[in-house]
Amino acid sequence: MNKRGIIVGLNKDNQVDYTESMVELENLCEACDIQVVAHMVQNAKKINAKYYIGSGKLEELAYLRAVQEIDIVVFNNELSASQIKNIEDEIGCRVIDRTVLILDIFGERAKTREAKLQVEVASLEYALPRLIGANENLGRQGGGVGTKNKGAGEKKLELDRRQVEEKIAALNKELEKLKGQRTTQRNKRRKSHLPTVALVGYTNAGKSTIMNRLVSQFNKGEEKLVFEKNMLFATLETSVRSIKLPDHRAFLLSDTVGFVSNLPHHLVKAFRSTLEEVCEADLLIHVVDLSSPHYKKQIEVTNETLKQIGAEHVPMIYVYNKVDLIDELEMDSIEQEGIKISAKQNRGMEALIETICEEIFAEYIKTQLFIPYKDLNLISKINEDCMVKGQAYKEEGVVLDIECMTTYADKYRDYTRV
Ligand SMILES: Nc1nc2c(ncn2[C@@H]2O[C@H](COP(=O)(O)OP(=O)(O)OP(=O)(O)O)[C@@H](O)[C@H]2O)c(=O)[nH]1
Ligand SMILES: [Mg+2]
Repeated sequence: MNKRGIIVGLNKDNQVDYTESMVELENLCEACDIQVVAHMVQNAKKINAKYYIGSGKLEELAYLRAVQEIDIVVFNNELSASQIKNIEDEIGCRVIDRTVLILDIFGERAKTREAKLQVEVASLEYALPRLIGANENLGRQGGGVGTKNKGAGEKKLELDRRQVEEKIAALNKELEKLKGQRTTQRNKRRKSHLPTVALVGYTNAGKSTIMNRLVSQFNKGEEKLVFEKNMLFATLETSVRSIKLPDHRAFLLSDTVGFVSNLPHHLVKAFRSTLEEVCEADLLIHVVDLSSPHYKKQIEVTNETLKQIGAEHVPMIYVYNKVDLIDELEMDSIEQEGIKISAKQNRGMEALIETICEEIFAEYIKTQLFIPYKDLNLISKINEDCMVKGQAYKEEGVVLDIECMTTYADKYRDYTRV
């Protein structure tokens, strides 16, 4: 059954895009089965240390809660443990913040062991400073005297805190192991010398849909589609598929977790290893939902998050998706340069593939090698380094038509056929 909720935000210093972040909070609530029945925003210059919002607003909130039969109140801003407790005491229902909501969604969606561990670490790290906050409260309640003799509550929470820290350390250790396996897989892929392309962008922009279109078109043999759905954070783990073009060139395409504004930094940190694929890609395809009224802000948030994970150096192309939802007049007014597509209607995908190829195969050259039979053992190495497009057996050796990076062409220069 859906819970009924109120969303509350404090717009400090009149941020112009604040309404939009409230709409997004509502979507996040929906993803957690919370039906939002009222919004409340306070414009303020200062944060109230005890209740986050001012006491007048708090009274209003308590009133709304009672008449609307609210189960939960969700704050758009991150709250401290004591603020949560103070507000709950005043209004008499559960209070959570945006971070908890996002952690909940990630927790529910995580499928692989690695994703589950990453979310757990992020949740525990979110909880840790809040335990200390609660500690102060309970310490006082438990009648703790001075600094030497701790109250019972305080002692217990200190123990809890240590347990949480130990748990985080253990989970991180397990994650390190999984990361090792991932690195091995990645090294194996790198050895294939295929360029790698990663889809990045705001959540729900259509990354997985694009991946599926390309996989269906170019990877018929071992078609493996990924999960695409109209919900926030449909994708939580990176999937890699190979895309084989009709002219035998090939590349690896990865689909990644989407971003959102104010993504909790613990979560970004926890997902850093999953996102390493992004940092090591040869090209990023930044997918933008052009039909969103907030697409410009979403581009900013994505670029900011890419910077946080250290991927700002990777070449990037912009792809504007969902043009089917935009009418022509509106389209004319959009000045954005870049490829415009509709993944859903399979429109513009050719242009996309062409641009990808121009970018990633720019340094590729076509050449012909002649390998005398005495050096035949070289062929397997050449197959690893280059794309062999054709071979012909002659009297004294094999002629290979190859395509490869200039560095590899140099490596086999002595065999180049002139
Ligand atoms: N109208 C329209 N809808 C689209 C288009 N491309 C994708 N969608 C829809 O947008 C929703 C989200 O698509 P996904 O591919 O799951 O988005 P994503 O970027 O992978 O999202 P996350 O995994 O949550 O980051 C789905 O309901 C898609 O059907 C498009 O070109 N036009
Ligand atoms: Mg996805």
